[in-house]
Amino acid sequence: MSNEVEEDLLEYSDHEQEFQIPESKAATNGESSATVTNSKGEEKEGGNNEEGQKKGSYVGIHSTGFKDFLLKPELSRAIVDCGFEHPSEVQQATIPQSIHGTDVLCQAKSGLGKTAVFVLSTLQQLDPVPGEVSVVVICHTRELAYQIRNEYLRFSKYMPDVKTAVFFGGTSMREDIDKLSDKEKCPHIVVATPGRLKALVREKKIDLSHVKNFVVDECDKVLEKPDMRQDVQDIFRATPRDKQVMMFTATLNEEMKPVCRRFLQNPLEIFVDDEAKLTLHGLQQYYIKLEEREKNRKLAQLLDDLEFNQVIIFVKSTNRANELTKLLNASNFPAITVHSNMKQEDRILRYKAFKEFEKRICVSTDVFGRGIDIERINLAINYDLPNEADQYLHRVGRAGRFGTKGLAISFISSAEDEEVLEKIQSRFDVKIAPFPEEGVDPSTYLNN
Ligand SMILES: Nc1ncnc2c1ncn2[C@@H]1O[C@H](COP(=O)(O)OP(=O)(O)OP(=O)(O)O)[C@@H](O)[C@H]1O
Repeated sequence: MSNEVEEDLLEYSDHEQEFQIPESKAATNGESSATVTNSKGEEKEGGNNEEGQKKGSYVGIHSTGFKDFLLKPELSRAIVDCGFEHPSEVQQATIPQSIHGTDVLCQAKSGLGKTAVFVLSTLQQLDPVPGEVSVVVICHTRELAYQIRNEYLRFSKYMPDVKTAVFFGGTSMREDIDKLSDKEKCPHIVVATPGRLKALVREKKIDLSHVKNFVVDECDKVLEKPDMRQDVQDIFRATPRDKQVMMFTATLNEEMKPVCRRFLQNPLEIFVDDEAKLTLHGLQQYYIKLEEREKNRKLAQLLDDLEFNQVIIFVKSTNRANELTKLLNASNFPAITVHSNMKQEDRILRYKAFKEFEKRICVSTDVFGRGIDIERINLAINYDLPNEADQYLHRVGRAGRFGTKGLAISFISSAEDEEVLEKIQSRFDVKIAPFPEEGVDPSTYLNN
């Protein structure tokens, strides 16, 4: 794990029968074939749909539609407004059971709509009672919490009685407490990072005794480190025994599965049965071998040559993020940076500025390495390669969301980088080729 992630985590103090979604069907939409099990051992219809080139253009002859989920009319209207036409495979495989309160442990590859699974499922089940928190969603970074809360706002737009709130460190706890103690303002849905929520529980400022749904997004990351896991356990203990628990991630190794299962009862489990299938097929991946001192010049050249909508450039420390951003701005590449070593208001403002396309270049640490969904990013550059293969997968998954095309380029400048590159290629069965001297045809990585 990089120092940067470490830093962000510290900020929080700072049975089943299996069946395969048929390969032939899964392969047509660029999604992975997944193993789906449920507690009753029932076979489920896997669902299939075909991927078009554009986001939201899932169409399949036999595909399930959102209408088949029989959602509340106000939710169905919001889905149409969001431009969702067809549920992705993970949504088809999960929503029919998750809306009925089944526990879920779900691994599915990046950018294919895991968020909507729990947002829709919890909103479908929600019967808002004034002054009662009903849904708790936990994730590992503040920007992701903010983003998830916005997804709740989008999907609850025709549910005027539903109140949502986001709580995370670096902001005034007083404001959170005021909100929670006022029956008129008290949220039914709370999205939070573990440190702040744990503090609110410890101080008895939040009553979680009415919680009916408990969600952990990026569950492997949230439960990986003992201190954050402890926070989650403490929060969990403040909720009733009888509730739905759902967990989501793109990467879930064998060690983390039992850790997650400790929170779950007879869950529907959806796993990508082979890590090779986590590869994003719309994403072209290359590496460039170079000396450390050559990175800036090469980066400038790429930014000049490539046609991108938005680019995210990953570095390994906050200092490097600041320095690189300064350098880019001085070289006429207007860029912003987001990392954990800045004021919280700035973090969210910059996240918003980038999301709203005010800037096209963002330099970040692993704070943006997971979960962050910015539609126009079609280029991800690892200026510094992460030191873990999983993290590579999450980072490059920021480009090529929901089956769109994208390009990922990684700088390799040390023997350690070469080892990580090797691991990524063998684990995820992806061929990362040397970046061609003649460059890459933009039509192969630009979406229409
Ligand atoms: N059925 C759908 N139709 C069209 N767009 C969708 C649909 N489902 C989700 N999306 C969009 O796809 C994008 C990616 O979704 P989301 O962020 O939930 O992915 P994810 O699986 O959580 O990815 P990650 O593992 O990287 O966090 C979002 O912009 C979301 O609005």
